Amino acid sequence: MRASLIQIRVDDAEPVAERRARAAELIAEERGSDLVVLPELWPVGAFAFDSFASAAEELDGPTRQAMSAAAAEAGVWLHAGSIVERAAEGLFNTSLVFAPSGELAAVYRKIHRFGFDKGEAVLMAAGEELVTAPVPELPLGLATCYDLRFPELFRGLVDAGALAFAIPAGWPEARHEHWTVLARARAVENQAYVLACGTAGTHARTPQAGRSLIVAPSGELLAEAAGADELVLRAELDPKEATTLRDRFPALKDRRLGVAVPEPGAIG
Ligand SMILES: O=C(O)CCC(=O)C(=O)O
Repeated sequence: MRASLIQIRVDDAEPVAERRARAAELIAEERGSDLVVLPELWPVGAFAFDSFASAAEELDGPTRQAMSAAAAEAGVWLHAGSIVERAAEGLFNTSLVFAPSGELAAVYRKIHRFGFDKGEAVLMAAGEELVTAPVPELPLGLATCYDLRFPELFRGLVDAGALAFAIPAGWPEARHEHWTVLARARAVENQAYVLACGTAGTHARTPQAGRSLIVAPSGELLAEAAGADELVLRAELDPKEATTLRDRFPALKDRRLGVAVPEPGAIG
């Protein structure tokens, strides 16, 4: 099974409609791949806070239409990264996954919003549900960028059956070492594939880390982008590898979920 991560360039000069058309062309070039992944908020840019409201789309908006058609034309499972979704409850950072028929197969609203008291954290509402996408033989757990810092989310996805995680991101260059270490840690501790797709270029004065990576359930780095240029990262995945490893080295079975947690201040 082949996976392709499209580390697309996002800059302030390119109109969204042109980037959407370019993304569709890049997806078409991945015909023959089984699973294609795009980064977080690539239509507008993950740090383009001033444009979130104007770029927001209904779930059924132009990005969904274009990505549904692109998935069907290329005949691939497509994790189309995320969009700024306009919903009745507010704006969400919403990921869309399409089946090779073009049908929308999963929708995930980012649970952990980044920015503390600024940016996404104040402009967007938080998702409340863990989501997996039914990629045949490789159930895909969904997480977005800052979610990577919250290992309990990934454990929840493992409990829901995930054998791989797709993590679209707009991770800044300033913290690229965290991105790489955390992505590999999520693979090792959960014995799952990690498909971590970063953004290329600079937008909203925020240089991006790029550095997309594909990690095997063992933690082995299968492919890694050297920097933040636009590129496509590809690797062959074996859908049985996660379950085989979990049988051979069953650390997940040694979880001790019932251990008592001391009251704050009880230690020391
Ligand atoms: O956690 C980080 O350092 C970056 C997260 C981020 O940029 C995001 O979630 O958009």
